[in-house]
Amino acid sequence: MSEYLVEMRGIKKSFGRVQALKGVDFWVKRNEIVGLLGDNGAGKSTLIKILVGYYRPDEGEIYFEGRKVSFKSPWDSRKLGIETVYQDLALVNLMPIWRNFFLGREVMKGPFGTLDVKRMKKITIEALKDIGIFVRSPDETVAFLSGGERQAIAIARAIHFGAKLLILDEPTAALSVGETQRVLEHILEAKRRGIAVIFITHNIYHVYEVADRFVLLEKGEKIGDLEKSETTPEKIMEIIAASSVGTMSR
Ligand SMILES: Nc1ncnc2c1ncn2[C@@H]1O[C@H](COP(=O)(O)OP(=O)(O)OP(=O)(O)O)[C@@H](O)[C@H]1O
Repeated sequence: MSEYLVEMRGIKKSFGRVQALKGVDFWVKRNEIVGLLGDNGAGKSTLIKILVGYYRPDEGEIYFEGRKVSFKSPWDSRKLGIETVYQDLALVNLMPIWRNFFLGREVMKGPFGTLDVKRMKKITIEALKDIGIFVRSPDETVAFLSGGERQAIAIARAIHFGAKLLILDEPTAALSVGETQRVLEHILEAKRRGIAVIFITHNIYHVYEVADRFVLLEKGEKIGDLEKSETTPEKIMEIIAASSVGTMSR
């Protein structure tokens, strides 16, 4: 079995005259938490969108569990166990928690295939409780939850449905200190359950607590790939600042 869950080799992508990625090698080992860092426009989102099949690379290859893949849409990557939680789009605001939990994976019952609402509510509550999240009711509308609670539900959903790789896009942006800590705990819980994580962020201090390795992008190029044991948040900030104007959060 390959030690790599994901391997992206020589990835290039341009939008018109903008070279968003200039030949990037990026990999995630099984059960590893990788912090993906870089200033605005560094190419982080483009790299992830290529990985999940939202964009096709102009050049380069992608391997998942040692096999070459060519995802045609995010649905293809999701089927193999790649779950992405976008900062704002993780959940549908006007729907209750249980609907969000099962979105696109609804449980049906009976000969006419009606929604098994009771069962889905029960599973939702149990799956959340299982990773230490207590919600007042599965009927609660997501719009009334805090940012941290939404991230937590999205992470619990990925764990419950057996994701192998969880991609979190700025999961701690705009969260209070306490909420950030709770979300970091959930990320570690995902790792304890064997899931690998890509944590995209501008904030080195948030990701530093939980990540095993840090990949630094700048202007479409990889400018650093560092194990936690060989670096510090300050060193990472220095590398990024040295190659850009440096607007990373401190
Ligand atoms: N759909 C697109 N059309 C045109 N240009 C794009 C598109 N997507 C990204 N780009 C450009 O590609 C470059 C990399 O952008 P990308 O969004 O990947 O960076 P990022 O590191 O995710 O930045 P941020 O932290 O601001 O999200 C930027 O110059 C951006 O303007």
